[in-house]
Amino acid sequence: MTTTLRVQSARRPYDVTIGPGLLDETGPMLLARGVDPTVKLFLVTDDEVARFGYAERVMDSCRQAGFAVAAAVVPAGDASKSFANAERLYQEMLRAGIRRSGVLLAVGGGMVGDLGGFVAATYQRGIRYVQVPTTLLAHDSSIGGKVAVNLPEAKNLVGAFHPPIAVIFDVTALSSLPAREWCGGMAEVIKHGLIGDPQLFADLEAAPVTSYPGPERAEALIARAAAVKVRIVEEDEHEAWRRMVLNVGHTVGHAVEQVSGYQIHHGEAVAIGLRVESEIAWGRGWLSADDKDRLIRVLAAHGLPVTVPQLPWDEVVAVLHHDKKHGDDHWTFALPRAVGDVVIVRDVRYEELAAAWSRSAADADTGGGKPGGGGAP
Ligand SMILES: NC(=O)c1ccc[n+]([C@@H]2O[C@H](COP(=O)([O-])OP(=O)(O)OC[C@H]3O[C@@H](n4cnc5c(N)ncnc54)[C@H](O)[C@@H]3O)[C@@H](O)[C@H]2O)c1
Ligand SMILES: O=C(O)C(=O)C[C@@H](O)[C@H](O)[C@H](O)COP(=O)(O)O
Ligand SMILES: [Zn+2]
Repeated sequence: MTTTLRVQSARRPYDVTIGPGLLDETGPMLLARGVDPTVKLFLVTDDEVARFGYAERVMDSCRQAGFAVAAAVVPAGDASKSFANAERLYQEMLRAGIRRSGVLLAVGGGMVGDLGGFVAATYQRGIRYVQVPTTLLAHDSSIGGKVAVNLPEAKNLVGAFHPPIAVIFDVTALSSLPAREWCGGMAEVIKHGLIGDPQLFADLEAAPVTSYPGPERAEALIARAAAVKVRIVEEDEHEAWRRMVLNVGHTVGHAVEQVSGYQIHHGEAVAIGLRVESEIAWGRGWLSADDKDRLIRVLAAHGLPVTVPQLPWDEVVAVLHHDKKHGDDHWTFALPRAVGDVVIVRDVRYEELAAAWSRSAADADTGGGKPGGGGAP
């Protein structure tokens, strides 16, 4: 069985196809989307994904469908989402004879998708690309067209909105994901439940999914979480306002990820960010203690961290100032008001953030369950 979600993008609509065995169907799927077999393809992957043979299978399928395919491999890990790698890929594409008509295939997790998408958005002022996600987390990153590289100062600071022409998600590739990466992906699944699918959230509370559950259940889970993302991207593709809700957990999360030197992975950092940001919302009297505890419990039940790590607070705050939602004179955050209700606010004060961080420490005194407890770092 496969599930198809259509995304109504301003540039052109595209399909997200989720199902088993799709790596071996990539070539015919490109032909079905009208990609002419005379155009050259350029596949980008990382060395860990390559080890499992997923890129080979995509290339074989494309060659059998009549395409010429060149490929490049970058080292696994978020440090590869860099200008240095983008420049290397541009040069390899040029050597491989990729023209404006060419199509890039990003085969991997969110790192490969963001880097490959950024290269596609900028090479010769933009070429088409296809997302072929191989991590659970990439149900999020492969949809919506946000592509970026990191700067040494902060994550995702240089990028574009460049929608793919297709997302081809072979759920069987997830069978080789390490437990840590599966659970990291669950942070974004839980986030999507929190934002727009309270029943998904409740189902995860009742029966946590802590490892690959087999192709049918993986497909159903991804389809539900991805449906929330698609809905919001369609409402506000270029993040004028509403799309910022997808950033819940990320304002703090990105800073944690960056200051940890990427030792804390994206999904784990988002879980920590969700904890701290839910403390801000609770401190305002918006999020009930019950909903805050539900969020903390469901994250923890998926093996995710829910307390802040020992990181230099000054560095965390410095990185928070680079957040793209941050205005000149205010902090902008997406905050949960309830399960199924996330809002964007422009007026978070430093003191609120500091208090929420303190309340998220492993040994925190949470103020006896009353908003406003806990001291500043
Ligand atoms: N563009 C967006 O909207 C968006 C959304 C969410 C996250 N992101 C970005 O995505 C990145 C995180 O994505 P990620 O968690 O997928 O990380 P990742 O791409 O670094 O993958 C995590 C690890 O899993 C390995 N891996 C990938 N597929 C595998 C498989 N099938 N079997 C075994 N190992 C496999 C990778 O080699 C890597 O070591 C971050 O850079 C984040 O900023 C972007
Ligand atoms: O698609 C979005 O919009 C998101 O915010 C999804 C996030 O999960 C993702 O990590 C995204 O890359 C964050 O974007 P940024 O604009 O904060 O860099
Ligand atoms: Zn994210």
